[in-house]
Amino acid sequence: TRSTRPQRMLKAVQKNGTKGNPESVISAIDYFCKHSEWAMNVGDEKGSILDSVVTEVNPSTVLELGTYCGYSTVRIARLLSPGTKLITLEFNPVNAAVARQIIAYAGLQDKVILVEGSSGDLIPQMKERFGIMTFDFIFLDHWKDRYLPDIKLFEECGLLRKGSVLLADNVICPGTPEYLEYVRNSPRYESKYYPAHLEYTKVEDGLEKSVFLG
Ligand SMILES: O=C(NCCCCCn1ccnc1)c1cc(-c2ccc(F)cc2)cc(O)c1O
Ligand SMILES: [Mg+2]
Repeated sequence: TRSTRPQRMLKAVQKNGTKGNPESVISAIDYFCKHSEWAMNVGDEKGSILDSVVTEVNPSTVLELGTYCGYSTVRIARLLSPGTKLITLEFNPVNAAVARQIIAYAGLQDKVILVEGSSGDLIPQMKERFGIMTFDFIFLDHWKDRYLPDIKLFEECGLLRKGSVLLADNVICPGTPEYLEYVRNSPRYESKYYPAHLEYTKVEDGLEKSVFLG
């Protein structure tokens, strides 16, 4: 059957990237998306904001919801302190297989635990399966209608501590109105909006950073 866009993206990374060089993998994906086929990676503009938040938080425990091709996984993992691993959840097995290869091509496979399944099922298993107490940093980039139920799940499962940082992609486009309303009006979060654009376009989008206050 015809290849998928993520599979064509992987080919572009293998052709234009340098094995073991995360920066070259990021550049190869951005080039592919700008000159060949648009794809829903967080992209370079929002990716730079992601980089600055990860660097500021310098997290020891990290969760990403929505691996897709592993672009933001590579962006985050390349900034983590030695010995720190990030857990990333992907629902689509075909995309997960591509992401594993892109993460490995970047040389970051030892810093990433990719788990296939739905966030609703996996979040309650975090403590028992991965020995997580709480997450320092969470990047939300999966189904937009799952952001709100999943943040409530984090609270219910005791996976947040005073100072935990949640960074959400696409809060304008495609949009996550119920999530935004929740984090901006809840006394338990301090929220801040980072304006940007939908990856590789001029369409308005942005990231919402929410700090759990305990
Ligand atoms: O839907 C998105 N992501 C979730 C993909 C499925 C996640 C599966 N999964 C993983 C774990 N649990 C569930 C998304 C969409 C767009 C977009 C914007 C404009 C447009 F015209 C078309 C698309 C831009 C993004 O930046 C996105 O992130
Ligand atoms: Mg996104």
